[in-house]
Amino acid sequence: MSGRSFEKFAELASKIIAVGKNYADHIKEMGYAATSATKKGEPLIFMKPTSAFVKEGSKIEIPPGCANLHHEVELGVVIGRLAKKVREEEAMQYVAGYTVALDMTDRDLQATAKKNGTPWTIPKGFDTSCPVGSFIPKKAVPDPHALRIWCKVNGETRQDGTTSDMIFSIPFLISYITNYITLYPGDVVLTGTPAGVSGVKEGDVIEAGIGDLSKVRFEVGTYEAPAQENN
Ligand SMILES: O=C([O-])CC(=O)C(=O)O
Ligand SMILES: [Mg+2]
Repeated sequence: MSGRSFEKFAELASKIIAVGKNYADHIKEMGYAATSATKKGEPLIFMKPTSAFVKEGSKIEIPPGCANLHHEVELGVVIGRLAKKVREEEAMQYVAGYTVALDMTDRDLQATAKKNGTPWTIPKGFDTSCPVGSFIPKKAVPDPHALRIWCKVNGETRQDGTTSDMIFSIPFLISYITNYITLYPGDVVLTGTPAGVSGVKEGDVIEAGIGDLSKVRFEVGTYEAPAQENN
């Protein structure tokens, strides 16, 4: 590894590659057809722009006109080395560490996009749609496929799953993605959400975590324009 500080991954020009439909219970709750995803076919991949990152201390903004903003807690994998056409057996060498992430989703806009066959760029990629926690070094996580992953809203548990339920493993996903898209140090791969996604509104507090390793807390709010400077 290059000695670069991955603590700052969310401030670098890091891209966010997200995996969808990676947990059977979430596939069921969404009423997704049992597609190839459940049969170990091709994973569903989409992207969020860098502007989606938001760190603790800032609010998750409800996107304009959104009446159905959902939380999806996910294990984020932080890439440590340039990764292009990586073999599954070697994929873990490209991982620097992990983070708790939320794949915030405008569920109504996403439903419209699904119906019309249009991309999920806005429903999944609006500003603050990717809240992240601090960087967890790889050595602190002996087995990333044996982590409890949970999310509470206003203290009430909504999601409580385990990364052992992922349909596609982290090495498979890194190999699959890098066959098409080169990953750079600081890029983050969101690995999909377990069941229990639900709506949040202004003033709600979302807490989420990975086992005992990391916990984040975000408040849901609306965009406040910065005070105008006098000229
Ligand atoms: O919006 C969805 O249901 C797809 C997705 O991101 C996930 O499964 O994590
Ligand atoms: Mg997701």
